[in-house]
Amino acid sequence: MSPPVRLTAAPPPTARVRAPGKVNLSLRVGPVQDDGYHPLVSVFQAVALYEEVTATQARPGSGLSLTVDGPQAVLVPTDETNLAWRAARLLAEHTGVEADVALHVRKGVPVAGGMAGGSADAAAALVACDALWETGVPRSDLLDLAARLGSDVPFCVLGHTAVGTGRGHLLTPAMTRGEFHWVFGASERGLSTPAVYARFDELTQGGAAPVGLDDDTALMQALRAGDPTALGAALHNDLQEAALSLRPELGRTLDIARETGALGAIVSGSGPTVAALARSRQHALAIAATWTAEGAADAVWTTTGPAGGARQLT
Ligand SMILES: C[C@@](CO)(OP(=O)(O)O)[C@H](O)COP(=O)(O)OP(=O)(O)OC[C@H]1O[C@@H](n2ccc(N)nc2=O)[C@H](O)[C@@H]1O
Ligand SMILES: Nc1ncnc2c1ncn2[C@@H]1O[C@H](COP(=O)(O)OP(=O)(O)O)[C@@H](O)[C@H]1O
Repeated sequence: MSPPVRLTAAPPPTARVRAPGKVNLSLRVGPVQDDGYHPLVSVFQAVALYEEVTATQARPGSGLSLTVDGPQAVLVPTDETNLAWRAARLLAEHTGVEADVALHVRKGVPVAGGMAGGSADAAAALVACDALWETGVPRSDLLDLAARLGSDVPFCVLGHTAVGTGRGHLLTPAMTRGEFHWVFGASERGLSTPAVYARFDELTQGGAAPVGLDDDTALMQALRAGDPTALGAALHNDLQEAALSLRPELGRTLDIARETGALGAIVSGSGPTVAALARSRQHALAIAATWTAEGAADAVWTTTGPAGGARQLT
């Protein structure tokens, strides 16, 4: 007699995807347009701090659900306003698939920190659901859907280093050599991106100079040469003054980084995370230790860039 066969249900199909956070090596902001957006020229670099989204097939008719974990999970909505949820919904509408899926988001990027953590979740959710549902959406369509979710989302799909124009969503990959060492100092309290743009409008009285690609020639050359000293000198952020006027204490975080020999220090995007470029991994650890000792940031990360874009892990 053959032994009894134990039947166990196969686990539901899943797809796990990670997508990177970013720092704007250069962020040049033009005057606000009628649609409320600002024309940008920005050089984005993806860094090796990742968001991870797991999409698990749910029972037919059960719809979408979402959970979040990570140190700042309480700050993140778990309803239809979450960018990962919106991404899954948009892909389902685009492909005609029923969105019966459980999403789990593991946060590794500061929330509301100017590092595109929510955008990375949207990018990862698009790629994860496309894999789970086997919808095979072409890359260019995926980037169009990404742009509908937020200006930074296409870059989180693409990763590496790229120049963004338009709202920041039209991307051209940039040539870089080597690896750059970064330190990020995050705040417990985030800054709202629209509030920082609004303060920029106040400070410039709506009359910011038009932006062009020529202003970043030295920065692009530094990236091509893999020259961190030249890159540090070329870092630029037009939103920095606005972020500093909303959070003056960030000035001290920038000063401490410079006093500790950072090759450059800027507010990351709309802030309030501060990014410092270090000479080496050891130097990055020294800046991180100084920020921690001085209480200049609530949480500190050392990492490297450029990092790859949204990628399926399992
Ligand atoms: C400032 C930047 C720099 O990369 O990112 P963060 O530093 O916040 O991550 C981006 O421009 C943020 O991109 P993202 O967070 O995707 O913005 P969106 O969802 O598209 O827009 C949110 C709001 O930001 C403002 N906005 C965004 C992009 C843009 N080119 N002009 C704008 O004025 C608008 O007020 C808009 O309503
Ligand atoms: N998946 C998500 N992760 C984080 N924040 C999200 C997410 N979806 C929506 N949000 C909302 O977007 C805001 C900004 O998100 P985030 O992308 O972390 O910051 P930033 O735009 O500064 O890079 C948060 O305060 C939160 O309310």
